[in-house]
Amino acid sequence: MTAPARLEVKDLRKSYGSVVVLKGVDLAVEAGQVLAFLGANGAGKSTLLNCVSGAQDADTGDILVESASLRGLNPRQVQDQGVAIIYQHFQVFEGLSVAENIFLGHEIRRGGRVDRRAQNRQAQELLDRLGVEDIDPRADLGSLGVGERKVVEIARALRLKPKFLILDEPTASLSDKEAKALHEVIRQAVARDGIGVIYVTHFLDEIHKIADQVTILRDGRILWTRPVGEVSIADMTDAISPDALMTGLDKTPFQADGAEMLQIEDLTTDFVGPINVALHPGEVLGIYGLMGAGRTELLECLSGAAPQSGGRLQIGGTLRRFRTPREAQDQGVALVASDRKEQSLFSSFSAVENLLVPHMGRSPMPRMLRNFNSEGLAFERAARRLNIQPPNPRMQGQRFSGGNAQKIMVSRWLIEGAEIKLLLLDEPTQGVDIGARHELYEALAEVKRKGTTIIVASSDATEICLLADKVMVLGRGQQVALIDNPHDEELLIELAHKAEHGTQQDVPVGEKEMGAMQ
Ligand SMILES: Nc1ncnc2c1ncn2[C@@H]1O[C@H](COP(=O)(O)OP(=O)(O)OP(=O)(O)O)[C@@H](O)[C@H]1O
Repeated sequence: MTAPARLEVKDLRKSYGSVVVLKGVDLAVEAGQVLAFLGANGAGKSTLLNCVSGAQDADTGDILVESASLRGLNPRQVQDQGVAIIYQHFQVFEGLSVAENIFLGHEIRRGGRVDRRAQNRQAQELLDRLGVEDIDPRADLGSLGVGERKVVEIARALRLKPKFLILDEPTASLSDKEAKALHEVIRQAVARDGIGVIYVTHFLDEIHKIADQVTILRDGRILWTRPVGEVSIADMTDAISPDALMTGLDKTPFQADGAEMLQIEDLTTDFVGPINVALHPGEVLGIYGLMGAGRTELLECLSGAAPQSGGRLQIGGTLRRFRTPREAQDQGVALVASDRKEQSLFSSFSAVENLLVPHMGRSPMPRMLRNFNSEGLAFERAARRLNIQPPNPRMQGQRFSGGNAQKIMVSRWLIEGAEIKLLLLDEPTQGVDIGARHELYEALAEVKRKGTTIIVASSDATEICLLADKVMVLGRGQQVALIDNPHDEELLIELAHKAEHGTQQDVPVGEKEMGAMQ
């Protein structure tokens, strides 16, 4: 019997200038196996994946597929050697059909023209092979949910018959139900085609569902590799973030006190609404819905980044209609966008500039920031609070790992003197490691105690139930339900899926939701 194919990383080292990121990494995955590759933000996971995929070259060491070295190859050549990578950011396109996306760059041609029929047929075969029944190869990608889009990316990668597939946080913006379906697709690829998978995630509760082995990368070195059956979530948490204090959040039912801070009445944007909700100081509204349900557009509208087409928005009893984010900020409304590296991080600014930029040139500036010398102190506090790594105020924004960039973005509004009345957060823990996630929850609890109203949108129902005093479920831009003291994750998931895929009449509205519905 021949030994299964192996992808091996041997003593890999990589530095950026004087920053040593990979300090001699050894790793191996076999065909037919799923290896979960875990580590804190900044541990070096993306750097390692980039070296394997040919996006970057390591300094020393080797990467072998069945004894052939991948070092020095470009991404296309690495692909030709049987290694495919799927990044967290989607690389499929609306306006093209599913089949066109699958064959993008490798179109099937007949007589010089793209043979759409053949592409549709082969795309169908690929999807069938993955056990996917409800994606039509001819459908426009724009009509697909986010989980289905990931499946299309996987189908595209598998079309080239790779031996190994690397998945970087594939479930990051998926609901639990979509994640489950994606796991099934991955399992099919592993079982039927004997693919070996490296699976990067920050969601530890999916490890036991999908992986065979777990490897922990800590600070550029492999800490351990173990069979999944021999490790608990606590073992993994401890290995990833040994210093994190995982105390439970104190969640007492919210007691409204005094006047409402925020009143939204029949608010609409191009796609969303009408939205109706009122919130008190210190109250947290969770917005749950699938990607594309309108969560981001609603938050953008409230923060002045997207136009409001109708309805009323009152803050502190005063009617407002923001035309720019700056206008909203001047009234104490701030947004942490979901795609921070694209939308909010200034790549050439230093970390401290990125932290303080929204407060610069504002009048009045938060008191402690007027003194230039205290900038360093503000950064130091933020870095300590959310464990920003490296805690270097002068490092350029673009050099931070994804999770650490997110921590800087959130910290903008947590700094002393920021005086935010309404804090809007879109997927605040996406890409954030397990330790920092708890630190972030604690920081939000503190902001809440100080009386800031918070609206948090998330595709993680557990997170919503943990943080929110009230939850609004959105589907196709519509407010489907408003529920007080949410604790039933399954109900949220069910409501969101029904609203997105079924008809409005299908949405089950229990007594509780009915009472809360506006
Ligand atoms: N161009 C660069 N210059 C200097 N340092 C860099 C550069 N790119 C990455 N780094 C540093 O390398 C370290 C590892 O980053 P990497 O992105 O590999 O981490 P990661 O484990 O993928 O983190 P995350 O979970 O947050 O995505 C980080 O400390 C980061 O700041």
